[in-house]
Amino acid sequence: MFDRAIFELDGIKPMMAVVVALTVARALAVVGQAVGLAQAIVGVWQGNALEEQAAWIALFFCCFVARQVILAAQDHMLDRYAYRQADSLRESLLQAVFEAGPALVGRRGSAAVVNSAIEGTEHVAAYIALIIPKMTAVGIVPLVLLIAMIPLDLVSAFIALACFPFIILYMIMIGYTAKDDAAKRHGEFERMSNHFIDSLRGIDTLKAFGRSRDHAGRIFAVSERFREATMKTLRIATLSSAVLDTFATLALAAVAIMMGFRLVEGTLSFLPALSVLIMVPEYFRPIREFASDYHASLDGRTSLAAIRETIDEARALRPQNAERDLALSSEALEAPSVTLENVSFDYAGYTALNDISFSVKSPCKVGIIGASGSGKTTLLNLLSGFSDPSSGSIHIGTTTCSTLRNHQWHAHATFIPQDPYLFHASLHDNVAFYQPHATDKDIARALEAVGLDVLARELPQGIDTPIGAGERMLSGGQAQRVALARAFLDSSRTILLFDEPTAHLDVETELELKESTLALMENKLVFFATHRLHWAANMDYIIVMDHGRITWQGPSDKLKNSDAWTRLSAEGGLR
Ligand SMILES: Nc1ncnc2c1ncn2[C@@H]1O[C@H](COP(=O)(O)OP(=O)(O)OP(=O)(O)O)[C@@H](O)[C@H]1O
Repeated sequence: MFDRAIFELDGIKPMMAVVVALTVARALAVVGQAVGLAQAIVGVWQGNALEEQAAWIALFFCCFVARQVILAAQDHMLDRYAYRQADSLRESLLQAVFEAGPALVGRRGSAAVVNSAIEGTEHVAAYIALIIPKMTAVGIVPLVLLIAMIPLDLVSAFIALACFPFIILYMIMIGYTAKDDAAKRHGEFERMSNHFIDSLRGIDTLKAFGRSRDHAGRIFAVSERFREATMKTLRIATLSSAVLDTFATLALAAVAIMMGFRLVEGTLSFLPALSVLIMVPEYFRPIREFASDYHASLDGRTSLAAIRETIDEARALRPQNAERDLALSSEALEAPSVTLENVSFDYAGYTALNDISFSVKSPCKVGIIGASGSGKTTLLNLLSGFSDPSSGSIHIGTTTCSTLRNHQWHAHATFIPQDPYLFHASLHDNVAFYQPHATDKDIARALEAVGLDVLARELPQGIDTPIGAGERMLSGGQAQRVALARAFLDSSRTILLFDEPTAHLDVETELELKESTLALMENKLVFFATHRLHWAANMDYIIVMDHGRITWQGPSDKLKNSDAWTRLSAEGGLR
């Protein structure tokens, strides 16, 4: 029922100490309130003047005000603490995700990661702000009230004490059931979010093939599962609150009946009886509040667990610091030589790269060609440092490493994917994204080099026109030119990695882009994955891949006389 993860938060110990002190003060205020009120009522009932009860009435009001002030101060302090913790959790999550790279996002689904970073951290903040005071109140308020009740009426104190373990036991049982249900509900929510994002991404395909109606049915089924899981959690929440309310009412009734008998018998006087009667509902109040808020806070609890799990998973995917910070000499990065020795890569049991070995030295344009599924992207992911080889070693100059997930390597490499991402920003900012200090002149030169200067002039606000999702959309070829312009702008990067940059483009656009792309490649170490064979003639070295293996490699001018070429031609080229 109590979440250990809460006790692992930064600065939780001093915070808990303050909350404990405030809760004790609040519980004492409740005692003062009960005693003040009981004394005043009994005094008036015994026929004394109301003015004579002024001190007790003042005690009651002072305790009442003190209780509200303490509560407000505690809520304010906890809100600030909770939001600070949520911010730092979001920061750790994003840092871990960015360090782990696309592999992690691929595993968990982009919607699930986005949900965790935005909504999940909000839930965690609400959870921290709610659960810490409620948990502390359950531990402290009943204890203080019990101690106050003992000298007033031992029988009532005993009844209250006897009920408490049953309530706690019941809460534990509910806690276990609710926790499993909440985890299931969270899983359904992640599935629904990923499904929804997938549907949005694939909306063109769904429409084109007339499948959007069927797919809407599938979205409905996924949403239904989420709705059912939510209803189940709500059912348990309502039921458990009702049972606890009944329990507390029965306990109060038991105390009142026992008091009634003793008042009639004259073995108990009115003042302690009334004081205790006022205290008993307050005795059960923390546990009832905890029970009713517990379910509301479960989203935060599961989000906290999910975020922690994502961070741990990201850290496990990340290479050791020693590898990330492994110093690569500037000479090795200015004109890098790259050697892969018996490198293999497995995707959860499926070997996508098998015993890959080659050696190339800058400047060199290396064409990686092969049919779809032959392992080109997987090899480029290793060379980009997005993922780590399962076995084998990599040599950069004289340095040997087991992965290229290395700060210096990333600072010298540019990756141009099939589908470059356009940020929701102006054309200017999109081009300058990795070089925010680039001058307007440099940007204009980069745009001209990739043939985007005409578009920049035609756009309504010129280079400052917002582009990307929800704004002026660019064609696939124009988006690819933006990616090339980014690379042109940062000429200090000596390693270029292209993953089929023209795969989605028609032949005319590809030929238009070819000139700019080749100009960008001059004097660099280039890895260019493609299944379009005409690029082979522009490369210096060719690696032919088939089913995760290198079936041929050598200078490009030897390709046409090789068995690989005969095979490729016999297959009618690459698909
Ligand atoms: N995340 C993954 N999990 C499991 N298998 C994968 C994963 N990604 C790729 N594969 C498999 O690994 C093999 C190599 O895939 P890869 O994407 O590297 O091929 P490719 O040559 O780049 O193909 P294409 O030209 O179609 O992009 C394929 O059989 C593919 O199904």
